[in-house]
Amino acid sequence: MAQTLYDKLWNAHVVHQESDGTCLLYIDRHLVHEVTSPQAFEGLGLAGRKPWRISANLAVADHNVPTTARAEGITDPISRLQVDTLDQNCEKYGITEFRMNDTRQGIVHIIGPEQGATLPGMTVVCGDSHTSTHGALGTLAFGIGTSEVEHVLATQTLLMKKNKSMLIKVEGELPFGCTAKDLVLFIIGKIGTAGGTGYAIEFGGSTIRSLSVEGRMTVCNMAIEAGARSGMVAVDQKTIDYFRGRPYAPTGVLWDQAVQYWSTLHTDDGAQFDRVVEINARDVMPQVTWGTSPEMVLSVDGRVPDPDKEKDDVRRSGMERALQYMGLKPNTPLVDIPVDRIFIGSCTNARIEDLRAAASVARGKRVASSVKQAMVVPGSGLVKLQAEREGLDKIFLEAGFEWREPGCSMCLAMNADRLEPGERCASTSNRNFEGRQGQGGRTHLVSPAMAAAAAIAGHFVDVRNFR
Ligand SMILES: CC(C)[C@H](C(=O)O)[C@@H](O)C(=O)O
Ligand code: SF4
Repeated sequence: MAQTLYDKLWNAHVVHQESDGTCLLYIDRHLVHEVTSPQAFEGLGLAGRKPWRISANLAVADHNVPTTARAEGITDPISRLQVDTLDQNCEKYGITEFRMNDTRQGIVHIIGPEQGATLPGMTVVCGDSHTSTHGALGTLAFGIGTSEVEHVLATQTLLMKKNKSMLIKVEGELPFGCTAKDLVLFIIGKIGTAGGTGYAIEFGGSTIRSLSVEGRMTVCNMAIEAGARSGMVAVDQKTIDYFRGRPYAPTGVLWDQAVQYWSTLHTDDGAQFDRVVEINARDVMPQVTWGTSPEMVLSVDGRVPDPDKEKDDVRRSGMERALQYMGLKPNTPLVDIPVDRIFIGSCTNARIEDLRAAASVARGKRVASSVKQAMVVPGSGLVKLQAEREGLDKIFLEAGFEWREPGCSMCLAMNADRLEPGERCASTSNRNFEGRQGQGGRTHLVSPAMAAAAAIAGHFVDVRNFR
């Protein structure tokens, strides 16, 4: 029978199935960070257990690490305790960890693929909702909670029921100036943040195939913002080329065998999905969120919506609340909204091609004097090194951006990088909830090129006519 990619990945990992459909699923790769692992390790210790397969785990501290002055250590006591605890647990159990001052350190969802620790065909989990990112490489990847982290450590398996399947089929060429980020924001604007609830999403179609592997990661990263725990993309030659020579990737005969298997990781002709959504890439324009949910998004040429025009009571009050929090007036053109800070980073948009896109906009320009701070935070130490080899750091520094050490940084307020109440930020991250980047902070999600353009203009601007 014709199978979807999801069917193939799922079936290959079922250890046992109950009559009600509950499956025991084998987990190939467990990525670990400092926020969701301490209680799991503690539970493991209290039960007198050890990790079942130590080599399946790879750990890194990312949420709580400072992005400046690392030599001085971590000043904030809570952050320091989180990171120290991860270090101690990894040491205790012999789990490989890229520590804060290791060049391989970075955001967990950036370093997994970068190291080849995430490989096509794997089941990949992490106590982190953006684990969906790894699905871009032909894996079944999803975030888990702390008790599941403990379960995976102890047994290398999880109890799960299969989701329904959804195909988001994107056809056509993305218009000039539009990126994977604009595409995924556009998709979320269309299907809503609950559109994918209960589904595993496969992103397919010619547009997805034409994206780089990095772009596909940006799209799958935000599957969770569309309500789906996992997003995935079929393996193709780009995927295979991406992994050649990565530290954890197989070599020699094993590589050849792996490639043969990876080449089967796509949906068969005639396979059925529970739901299919079709998107025309030509409709996509550079996107800017205006509210406190990723689905509150518009094309940059739009205006802040007017709640008075909304007939649905629930939606209207949601809009009113969002506009109040965001400090925005209905009908304001998005391009008239000034920004205080710029954040280029996060597991959505801190890979090398994101930094290149931002640098190409910033080259030879200056950050507007009205902007308090514009920072670029590479997704990993290796992305940082690569960017420096290409001279991107100089472009940013000369333009007045800060060039930081890798980590989650201002994506969420768990470290020193955060917004002050009322500050407005153009951010390349994935969440714009109230308080996400700091209490009272106002987040507008955009692509890296759009963020760089906003930094220079001092307000949102259509990157397509930005010189
Ligand atoms: C801290 C962590 C559990 C959380 C997540 O699950 O995604 C964070 O990474 C986020 O982006 O909100
Ligand atoms: S960069 Fe942001 S979204 Fe990604 S793991 Fe860190 S906090 Fe979560």
